[in-house]
Amino acid sequence: MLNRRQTVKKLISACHLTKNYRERPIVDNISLEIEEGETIALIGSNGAGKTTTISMLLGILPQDSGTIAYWTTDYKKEIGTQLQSTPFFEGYTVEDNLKLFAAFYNVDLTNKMIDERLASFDLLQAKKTPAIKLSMGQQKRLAILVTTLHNPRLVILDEPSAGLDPRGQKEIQNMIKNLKENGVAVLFSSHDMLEVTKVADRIIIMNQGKIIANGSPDHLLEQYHAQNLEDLFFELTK
Ligand SMILES: Nc1ncnc2c1ncn2[C@@H]1O[C@H](COP(=O)(O)OP(=O)(O)OP(=O)(O)O)[C@@H](O)[C@H]1O
Repeated sequence: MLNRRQTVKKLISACHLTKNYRERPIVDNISLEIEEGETIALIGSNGAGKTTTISMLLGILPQDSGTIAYWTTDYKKEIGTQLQSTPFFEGYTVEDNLKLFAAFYNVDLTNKMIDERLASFDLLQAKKTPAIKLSMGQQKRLAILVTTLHNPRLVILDEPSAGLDPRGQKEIQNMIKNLKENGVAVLFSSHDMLEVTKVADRIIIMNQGKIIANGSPDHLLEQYHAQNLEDLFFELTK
């Protein structure tokens, strides 16, 4: 996907981001970078500030202070995103949704391309099914499929595998790996340490609005002399 585009190294550079609700710091002076092609897991307990951070990076929520620099001016259209719930329109089939998002992204999709895309996300058999009738796993896959139709350079996913059974989780992990193989950078939030270990090149741990660790799994385990990520997470967030 990248060969069509100009090569850049840094996609997002966020500096000293802060968000307060009623004077309570929800995101507290965090800085992070997203580089081309890397898969980053954003982890933290409930309420740590992950969704708020993601929302600011996506430009959905304005930060109270700090700056975010993007590799492109049209980042809202260029970043693929799947938030915790993707609204599919009542009565629209899977195929309709693909066409709708393709129109939004200004992407031409032939019928053959639609079938190929659906098949690669294991959704071809559900082509004529209303999207809101799909299983949760299928809906998550469709949500990621529609957000990658325009071959984005960066995809941001908020808890993509939450609530899925082991097979559904594995399918999401494979999708993330597949994006990586195609040179797409991915930032995803997760509560599942095994998932994080399997797919992330880099882990950012948030706690009470702050980034308390940031590095590759191996580097973090070595730095903190931890046996595994779960132990490390509990140790750092206790
Ligand atoms: N609009 C809002 N007004 C007030 N407080 C808010 C608002 N949005 C979020 N918060 C609070 O900010 C904190 C961080 O929320 P956020 O959703 O970013 O956490 P999270 O790490 O994504 O949690 P989870 O893992 O449960 O999704 C929580 O305490 C939440 O209640």
